[in-house]
Amino acid sequence: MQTLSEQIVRNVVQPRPQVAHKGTFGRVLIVAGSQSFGGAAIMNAQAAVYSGAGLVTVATDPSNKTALLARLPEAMVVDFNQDLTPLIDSANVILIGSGLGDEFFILQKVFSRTRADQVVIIDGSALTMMAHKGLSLPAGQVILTPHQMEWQRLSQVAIADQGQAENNQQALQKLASYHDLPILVLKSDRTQVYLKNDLYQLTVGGPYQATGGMGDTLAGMVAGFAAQFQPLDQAVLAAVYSHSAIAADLAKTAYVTLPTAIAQSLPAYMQKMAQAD
Ligand SMILES: NC(=O)C1=CN([C@@H]2O[C@H](COP(=O)(O)OP(=O)(O)OC[C@H]3O[C@@H](n4cnc5c(N)ncnc54)[C@H](O)[C@@H]3O)[C@@H](O)[C@H]2O)[C@@H](O)CC1
Ligand SMILES: Nc1ncnc2c1ncn2[C@@H]1O[C@H](COP(=O)(O)OP(=O)(O)O)[C@@H](O)[C@H]1O
Ligand SMILES: [Mg+2]
Repeated sequence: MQTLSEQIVRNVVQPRPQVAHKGTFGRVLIVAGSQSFGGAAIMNAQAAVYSGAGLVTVATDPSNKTALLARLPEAMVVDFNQDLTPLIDSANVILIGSGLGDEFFILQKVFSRTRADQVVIIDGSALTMMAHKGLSLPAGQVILTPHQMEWQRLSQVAIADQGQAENNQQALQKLASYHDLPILVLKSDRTQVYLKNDLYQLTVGGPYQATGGMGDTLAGMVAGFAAQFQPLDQAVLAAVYSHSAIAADLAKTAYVTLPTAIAQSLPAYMQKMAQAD
């Protein structure tokens, strides 16, 4: 097992090329936010936009539209009940599930349309619905971002047994069956990232992060990093490290680190990392 350090972010986040436009930095489609969980969609989208994704579209419950646009005019917003096919087809990265509640029909529709060349990040309610309904993984380069309870539901590895990496690796292989092995970001007070041949441990971060929306923000960051940086596994590691490193920095003067404050710190943090050797 390897420990994540700042070096991963310095390697991944580079100064932007002069010859670039918004299309250079990826199209992200976020499918999130039922009527009760509009904040999850907002936090996903803010983190994706503030980490530099070129174009971000949010498909959400229509009741969330005004709030989302008031907070984040950079994002485009559509009703998640409409036909999402054209948006799915043109996206490089699809993030689905944060605060999606029990919108199983929408989850199924999106899963049936994704392609092998797209990055598909699956978070929150999507993981819980997959577990409850026995829905298998979609096509794509899949990234799962469960917390321990979501992983227990999906993998049937009890939280008490998740400390043994082999248990999680075996469950991941079983889930993948005919698909490529997904990347697993198993979130806890000591988050681990499972890659095909490597296992990384996060040792920054702390209980100041234990607040609703913290994972929604991480999922948005993973989407933003995946849209811009390659290879994908390095981009995911850099997003996971940055999320908790920013929180640790804010926690020097804050008892609790708000997810939206982490997102707000992203542009300055990424600039610092891009300028570092
Ligand atoms: N403002 C919003 O709109 C928010 C929306 N949220 C969404 O609400 C949906 C439900 O998610 P929840 O995670 O709240 O509910 P879940 O029922 O999926 O999981 C929470 C339960 O898991 C337990 N648990 C055990 N180990 C844990 C760990 N390491 N980390 C977190 N929980 C652990 C908790 O104690 C709690 O009982 C998700 O789709 C999520 O994205 C949440 O992010 C909260 C904020
Ligand atoms: N005690 C802690 N120490 C370090 N990180 C924590 C701690 N508690 C929560 N976190 C981090 O906060 C995030 C919580 O994610 P999640 O439970 O999905 O939040 P939500 O769904 O409310 O947005 C994860 O990245 C997790 O690692
Ligand atoms: Mg969550």
